[in-house]
Amino acid sequence: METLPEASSWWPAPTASGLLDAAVSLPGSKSLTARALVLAAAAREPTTLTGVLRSRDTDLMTGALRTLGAGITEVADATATDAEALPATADTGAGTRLRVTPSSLPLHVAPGGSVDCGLAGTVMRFVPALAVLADAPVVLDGDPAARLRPMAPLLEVLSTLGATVTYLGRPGFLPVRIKPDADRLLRPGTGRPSPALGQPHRVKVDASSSSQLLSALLLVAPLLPGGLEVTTTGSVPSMAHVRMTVESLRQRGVTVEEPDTPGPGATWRVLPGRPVGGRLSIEPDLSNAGPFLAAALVAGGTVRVLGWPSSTTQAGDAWRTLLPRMGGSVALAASPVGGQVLPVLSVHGSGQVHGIDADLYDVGELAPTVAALAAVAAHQGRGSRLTGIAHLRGHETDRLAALATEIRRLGGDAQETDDGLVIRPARLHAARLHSYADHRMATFAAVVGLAVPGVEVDDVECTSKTLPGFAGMWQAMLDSTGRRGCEGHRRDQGEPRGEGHRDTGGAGARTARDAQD
Ligand SMILES: O=C(O)C1=C[C@@H](OP(=O)(O)O)[C@@H](O)[C@H](O)C1
Ligand SMILES: C=C(OP(=O)(O)O)C(=O)O
Repeated sequence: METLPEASSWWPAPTASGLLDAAVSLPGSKSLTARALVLAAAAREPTTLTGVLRSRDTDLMTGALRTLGAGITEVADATATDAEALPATADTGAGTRLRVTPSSLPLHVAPGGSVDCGLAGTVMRFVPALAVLADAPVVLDGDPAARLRPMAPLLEVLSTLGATVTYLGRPGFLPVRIKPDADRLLRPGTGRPSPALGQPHRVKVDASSSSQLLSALLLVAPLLPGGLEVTTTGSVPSMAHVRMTVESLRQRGVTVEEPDTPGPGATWRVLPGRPVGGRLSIEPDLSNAGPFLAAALVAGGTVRVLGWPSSTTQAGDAWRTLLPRMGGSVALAASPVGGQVLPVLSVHGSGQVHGIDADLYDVGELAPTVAALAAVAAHQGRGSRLTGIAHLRGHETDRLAALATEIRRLGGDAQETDDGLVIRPARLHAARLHSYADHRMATFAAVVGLAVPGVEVDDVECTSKTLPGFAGMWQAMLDSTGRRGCEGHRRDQGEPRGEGHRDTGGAGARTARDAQD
C-alpha cells in the first residue's frame, strides 16, 4: 500500500470491559435508499420515501438527481398523503421522510450539469446511466479514490446507447463527460443503434468488477422505449445487490425477467414503463448492523438490532448465517419496542471468536467486518480464509491490501490471495490504523479495538459515508457494558428482551438502563 501521511487526529477505539447488553436502532439502508431515490426520480408520479438514510453517499445521490431535474424535499409526516401506498416494511421510526417529484423525459439538466460522486459507488455508476436520457451534457467527478474505481464497462455500454463519453482524466475512470443523445434514444426507430419499433435495446456488459455496473443499466432500463436486454459477459459479484435492484424495480411495477443462473451469458430483460410512485419505507441498513453485532461476539453479551426485516434482499441478512459460524448465537423474533411490535435480531457471544472459511462473493460488502472478527479469532489462536472477494480491490480502497496491511500493523499474520485473504493465528498488539477514507476500514478498527487495547484509527468521521454518528453509537453500545453483569449475560442467551428496549425514534444505541430511565 502507498505510504500515508500522519493523521492529525486519531480516534481511540474503546476496549470492551464487560458483557454487552445493548439495543441498536440503525438508520436506513444505503443501497435501498440509493435505488429508491433513482426510481423515484425516474417515476411517472411523485414518491414519498420514509426511513431514508441521510449520509454522505445518499446526500450526494440526492444532489445528483436534482442536477438531473428531480425535485427532492424533506417533508413532515402530515404532508405524506399518497393514497396509493405500497406495502411498507416496519421501520424503527428513524430516518428522514423525502418527497421526490420526478423529472420529465428527457431529464432536464440543471445549469452547470456537474455531479459530485464523492466516493459513492452507487452515485458514480447509477447516475451516468440516467444521464443518457438527459437533455444536456453532464460531468461527473469524485474524490481522488473514486478516480480509481472501475467504470469503463458501463461507459462503453452507454456509448452504444448513443451517448458521447469523454474521459477528462485517465481513460476508463472518473472524471468523465457524458453527452447524451436522448431525443433519438427516446424516439423508437431513430436511436443509434436503432432497434425495431417496440423492440428492446440489447447490450452486453462485463460486470465482473462491480455488480453496480449491471444494476445501473437495469435501473435506467424501464425508461427506454423498448426496454432493455442486458447480457453479462463475465460472472457478477455481489448478486445480493443485483437481486435488490430487481426487487426494487418490481416493487415499483416494472417487469423484470431474471436468468435462472446468473453467470457469463446470462440475460436480464426489463420491459418499458416508468416506475410507479406512491409511498415506500426503507429498511434499516443491515450491512452497517455488522460491526455492532460483531461486537457481541468479541466483547461477549448481547446486541439487538431493532426493526430487522423478516424478509429482505439486503446482503447484511447473511449475518444470520455468518455469525453463528464465528461463535455467535442468533435469534430473530418479534418483540414489543416503544409501543410497537418490531422484529428484533439478537446476537449473543461469549468473547471467543471462531475462525471461518467463507466464500463472500455474493456479499462482499460484509468482508471487512468478517475480517475484523477473523483478526480477533487469530489473536485468540484460530485462523481464517476469506475467498471470492477479488473485486474488493475496486471498492473505496483496495480493501484486500488495506486489510492485510492493517492486520500486519497490529502484529497479525495476513496474506492476500488471488481472491481473498488468509489470516493465520498471531497475537495482536496496539497500533495506529489507517482507514484509507473507507468507512468499513474505520469500523474494522473499532471491532478489533474491542479486544486489543491501544488501537487507534485516523478519520473515524469517514463512517459518515453511510453511518453518520458512528462513534457516538459505538460508545453508547459500550456504555451498556457490565450494567447487567453476568446475570444479564446468562439470562439473555440471544433472546430479544422486548419491553426493556424503548426506541425513541432516532438511530442510536439504547441500553437496558436507558429504557428504565
Ligand atoms: O449496488 C449497491 O448498492 C452495492 C453493490 C455492491 O457493490 P460491488 O458489486 O462493487 O461489490 C456493494 O459492495 C456496495 O456496497 C453497494
Ligand atoms: C463498497 C461499498 O460502497 P459503494 O456503494 O461506494 O460501492 C461499501 O459500502 O462497502
